[in-house]
Parts: sequence; structure tokens; C-alpha cells
Amino acid sequence: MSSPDPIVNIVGLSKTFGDHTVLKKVGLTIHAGEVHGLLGENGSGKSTLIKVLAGFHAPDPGAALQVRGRDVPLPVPAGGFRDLGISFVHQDLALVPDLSVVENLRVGPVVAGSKPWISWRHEKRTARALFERFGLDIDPDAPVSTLNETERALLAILRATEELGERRTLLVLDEPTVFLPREGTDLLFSVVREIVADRKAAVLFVSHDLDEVLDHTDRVTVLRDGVSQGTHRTRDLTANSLIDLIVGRSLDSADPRVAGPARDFDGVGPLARVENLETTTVDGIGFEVRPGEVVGLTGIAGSGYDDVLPALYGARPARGGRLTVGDDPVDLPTITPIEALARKVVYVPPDRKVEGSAPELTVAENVTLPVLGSGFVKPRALREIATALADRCDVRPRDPQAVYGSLSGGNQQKALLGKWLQTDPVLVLLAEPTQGVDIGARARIFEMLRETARGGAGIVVASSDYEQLSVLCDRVLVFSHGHVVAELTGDNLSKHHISDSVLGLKTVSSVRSDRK
Ligand SMILES: Nc1ncnc2c1ncn2[C@@H]1O[C@H](COP(=O)(O)OP(=O)(O)OP(=O)(O)O)[C@@H](O)[C@H]1O
Repeated sequence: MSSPDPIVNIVGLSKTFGDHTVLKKVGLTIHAGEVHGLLGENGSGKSTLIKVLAGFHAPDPGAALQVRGRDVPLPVPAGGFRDLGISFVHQDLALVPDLSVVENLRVGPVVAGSKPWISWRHEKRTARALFERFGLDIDPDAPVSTLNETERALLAILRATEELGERRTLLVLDEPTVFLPREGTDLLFSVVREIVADRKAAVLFVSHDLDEVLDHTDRVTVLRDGVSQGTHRTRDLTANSLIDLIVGRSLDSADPRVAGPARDFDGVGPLARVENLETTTVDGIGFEVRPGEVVGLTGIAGSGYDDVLPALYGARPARGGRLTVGDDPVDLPTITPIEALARKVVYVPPDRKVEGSAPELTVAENVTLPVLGSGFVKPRALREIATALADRCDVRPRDPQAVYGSLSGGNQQKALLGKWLQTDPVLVLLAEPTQGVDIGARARIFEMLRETARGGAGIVVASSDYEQLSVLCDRVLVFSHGHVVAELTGDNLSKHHISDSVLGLKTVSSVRSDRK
């Protein structure tokens, strides 16, 4: 193999916000033809580094950037990344739901003014050919709002790939798989491999999923507290050595891969009961949750599992059904979040930026909202509650006055969970609770949830992360076409059993239909 060709080289990159230096003389060399992982705990500086490349942040003086051996003056001017052949897929995907697929594909060149005139007929043909190449059945005329999560993520990635342009230098994927159901990640990585196949361009891939990183990257660079822990060949690493690099210590018993002891709920009466729930994607399902029990809901995209929790909380309307908490029944088509909260039912949605928080308010204001009564609130009391919660949930930085939206993604998630768990809930509904959360914080979140369950609350987790479900749950319900088609417990609760069951590869002994 010829010697690797560095196409992007970052030297001595520092970035300071106020008096907080979040990147400290970081160096990063990316070779043509490689998939390069960028890893680190929540708040370690990954997104900040990417935003410097995107020209969104100006770095501290003293940094240098070379692209294909040529010096690029810093800061990168707004939109300058396009001329360098760099494009980005951020976590929120930046698609416009009301525009069509083909309009979304072409929005970049139109906004950048590089294509003053567009033949939509030609663009649609090109889009169809592009989708066909990757075996995707997407209608270029369909509004993006009608696509499922996998299709949306792939559309964002294909758009970014197209936007690399002639220079085709670097595609940056900032946690593109967090909103992607498992089966979608295979397609994603086939796209990624195609991008680097001719060894002209490279992919920088940010992820907290160690299996994905070990399976799909060639080299990784790890950041810890804004300091590079070096670049390593992936084939020289194991999950444990990677954890050591990321966290700076081994996680031992806090390792989230170690499941808690199996618990026996036979003969325990229910704490909550869902009956005949009907939504646009769920067809008359029911299940019970017992005190201290963690029940998982999973399935492929469109199977209905992710429609259940918002319907139980009144965040999305149900067509029919009933939720009984204790001996207090409520009709689901009319339930509102206020009525759910009055029954001590809390819901942590998957998209913390859109549904879960007020990003422009401070951390203190965000996390104290559910525990404040009416009337005057002393700012000091507010800060004290927020500081205690930040300690308990390990929210970093420990600054109650920080603007919530400026926290890194994983720290937002820890704060959001802590906010609801402090209300002493009876039933906790969680959608993708560790999405975008690092391996250490994941262990902390699992511990918080186990504590809550030990306190007697019932927990329902909707997730497509089978490993998380296998570690956290006492029971997992597998959905297909709006029905529960399997109930997994005991030895059937492994990641592989759940995956096989979701994909319909295996029927296990404990399969039970919810249709009576
Ligand atoms: N605009 C900003 N103002 C102030 N502080 C910021 C700003 N943006 C980021 N930070 C801080 O910089 C640090 C690094 O954040 P960054 O988002 O780069 O982390 P990350 O490694 O991408 O984390 P995650 O895995 O959670 O996404 C964090 O402490 C964050 O609070």
C-alpha cells in the first residue's frame, strides 16, 4: 500500500469560551481513503473542533490548518468549507420537512448561489439514479416529512456527499447514527465505504457507539477534556482499551455492559396498565408495568414501538385506549401532559432539543421548572436545586447559570433526565434515554434509572439500541406492524436475541402475542 496521503491536517488547535478552554492544542491528521473516528466523552470538545472546520467558531490564535498540503487561513470564512471540499452532517440533519426530497437535496447549491438556475426535471432524474445506486426506494417528489428516520438520515448523508463537489476532501458525520434504527446503519456504512473507496476523500465519523467505531473506522483520535489522547489504528484497539482512552480509567463494575441481576416479578401486581392503545401506527396493544420493573419497547422503524410513549403522555394524540396508574384510569385520546404529570407519569422525549427543553434558558431554569410551585422563587434556591442535581447526574460543567443550549448533547440529556427523576415519578417513560451519551455517562444514567426502579417506580424505555435494552430491562416487548409480536425475558434478553427477534430471524420460547 502506498504511504498515506494526509488531506486534512490540524495543528495546535485551541478554543476558549469565556474562561473555559475546551480544546487544548489539539492536532488531527486525516488521510485520504480512511474513515477516521473522533471519540470522547460528552463535552470533550468534538463538536467544537468540527465547528471550527465549518467556520462556525474562530479558534484561539496559534492554530494551523492544511488541506491537501496547502495552508488554509483561520478562521475558515463562512461557507469556506465548500471551496475546500468539506461537507457536514450534523445530528439534527438540517432537512426542511415541508420541502420535497429533491428540493432538500439541492438547497445547498441554491443557497450558496452556485446554481442560479435549476432544471428540476434533471435534478429528479439525478436524485433517482443516486437513490437507486444505494438501493433506496425514495420518491424525489415526496415531502421530507413523510420519510422515515432511516431515509431522512440517508438523505442528509447523500446530500452532504453530493455537496463535497469536485474537490471531494472530507465528509464529517457528527453522530449520524443516534437517530437511526439499527437496520439503517448498515446502509449508512455502505454509503460511507463508497465515499472513501477511490482513496480520494475521507470521512470523519463522530460516535459514542464503540461497536460501530471498532467495526467501521480505520483509525481513531480520542479527545479527553479537550486534550488529544493520540491517534490509533482501530485494529490495534479493543472496546476496553478504547474505554480507557476515552474515560481515562477503566469502568470496572460501572461498565454498562454488565447487566444487573435478573429479577422475578411473578405474582407482583401491576402499577400501571395500558389497554387497547390505538394510534396511527399501533393497533390495539396492551401491557402492564409492575413496581420496580423496567419494560423495553422495540422494533424496526414504523413498527409502532416509538409511538407508544408520546401517546401515553398526551404528547401525541391516541385514537383509543386507556392508561390506569394505580386505580386511576384515564382515556388516552383525551389525556394531556398536565394530567399525566398529575398522576406522576413523566416523559423524556428522544429529541431533547425540540421537545424536552428551553435551550435559551439557563441550566438552573430548565431543571427546576417541574419542581417549582407558583409564586416568587429566590434565585439562590433555584441555583441550589440545580447544583445538587448537576452533582447527582454529573452534568458538566457544574455551572447552573450556563445557557442550557450551550451544554454538549450528552450533558443536556443527563440534565433532562435528572430534571424529571427528581419529581419522584410513579411511571417513567423514556425514549432513547442514552442517545448521544458517552460510555461513562451511559453508566451513570443506567445507575440513576436502576435507583429510580429500586425506589418502586415503573419504567418504560422505547429504544432501538438492543444492547441498552438488554442491560436495562426486565422484559422487552418487540413490535411489528403495530402489534406486540414477542415478549423477551430471562436468557432471551441478550442483544442478539432482541436483534434476531426484531428482524424476525428467530422466534423464542417466550414469544407471546398481545392480541387476546
Ligand atoms: N457556544 C458555547 N458557549 C459556551 N460553551 C460552549 C459553547 N459550545 C460548547 N461549549 C462548551 O464546550 C465544551 C465542549 O462541548 P462540545 O459540544 O464540543 O462537546 P462534545 O465532545 O461534542 O460533546 P457531546 O458528545 O456531548 O456532543 C462543553 O463544556 C460545552 O459546554
